[in-house]
Amino acid sequence: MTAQNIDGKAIAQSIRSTLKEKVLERKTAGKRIPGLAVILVGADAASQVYVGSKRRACEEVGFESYSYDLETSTTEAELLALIDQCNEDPKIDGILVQLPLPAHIEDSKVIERIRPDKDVDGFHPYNVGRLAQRIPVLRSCTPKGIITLIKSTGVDTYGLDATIVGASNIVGRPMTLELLLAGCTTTTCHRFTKNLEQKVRQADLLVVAVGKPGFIPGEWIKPGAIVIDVGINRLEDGRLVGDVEFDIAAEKAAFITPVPGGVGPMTIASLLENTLYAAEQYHD
Ligand SMILES: Nc1nc(=O)c2c([nH]1)NC[C@@H]1CN(c3ccc(C(=O)N[C@@H](CCC(=O)O)C(=O)O)cc3)C=[N+]21
Repeated sequence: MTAQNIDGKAIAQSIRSTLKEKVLERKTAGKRIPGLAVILVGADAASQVYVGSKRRACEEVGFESYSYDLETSTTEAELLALIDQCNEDPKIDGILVQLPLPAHIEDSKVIERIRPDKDVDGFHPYNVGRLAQRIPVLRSCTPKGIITLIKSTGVDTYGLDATIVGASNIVGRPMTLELLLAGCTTTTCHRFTKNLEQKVRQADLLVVAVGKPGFIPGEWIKPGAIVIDVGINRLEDGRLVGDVEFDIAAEKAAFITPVPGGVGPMTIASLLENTLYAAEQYHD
């Protein structure tokens, strides 16, 4: 068996086209253009690249993007003051603070300062709590994008055994909540997990978000599984690879996401979807 690639790049592109039309419809109806504030603190090279992609995607669909580039030395109080300002600005529907933040700023303090109705990353405890209680509103972007990718395969998720490797606040945990909502029986693995191999081998649906190149041997993939690789690792030769040993995994799986061109572009597409959702549900 050889897996079908799940083309995140193409699916993300089609989401952006749909959003672009919706923005035009809003204009025709005399409605406001959705606005996204993108806040970057410091000069981390990878963050600058990601933030650049987000701002470009915003412009492509016709949203207004508001850029704030702050010095690494910005104090937590200054950042919180900017968030307060964005919270009150009626032109801004969504606020994204790029993570990771410099060490002297506490992530949770910043995330909790963003008004839940503008939390387009879906990281605020209110939004995570709503997802946990099966009444999701703004959903975390990467897990939301992954659900879109899984839906695109046409496979029914109800009753699948899903294994999630990685338990971070931004991917693994909300991914587990999304898959529970999608009717899967979920196993969430992390650094203290015993017998990871067995938990991966049993997975009809595997999501890996660890950040280590080739962390999951292809040999472990259950024949016919759906494999979602969230890892983006740059090797010394400049190549980008995921957390799953792709070539061997692709021989066993039914569906697999490539890196690049899989989950990454979907994260940005979901962010844009969330921004329109915030405008329509909360701010129109
Ligand atoms: N508040 C916040 N929200 C985020 O959503 C957030 C964040 N902070 N911090 C960093 C991570 C990372 N992230 C990615 C987005 C797009 C690609 C993406 O489009 N990747 C392409 C290209 C990869 C490349 O060339 O580097 C691909 O996988 O095909 C990857 C990673 C969003 N993040």
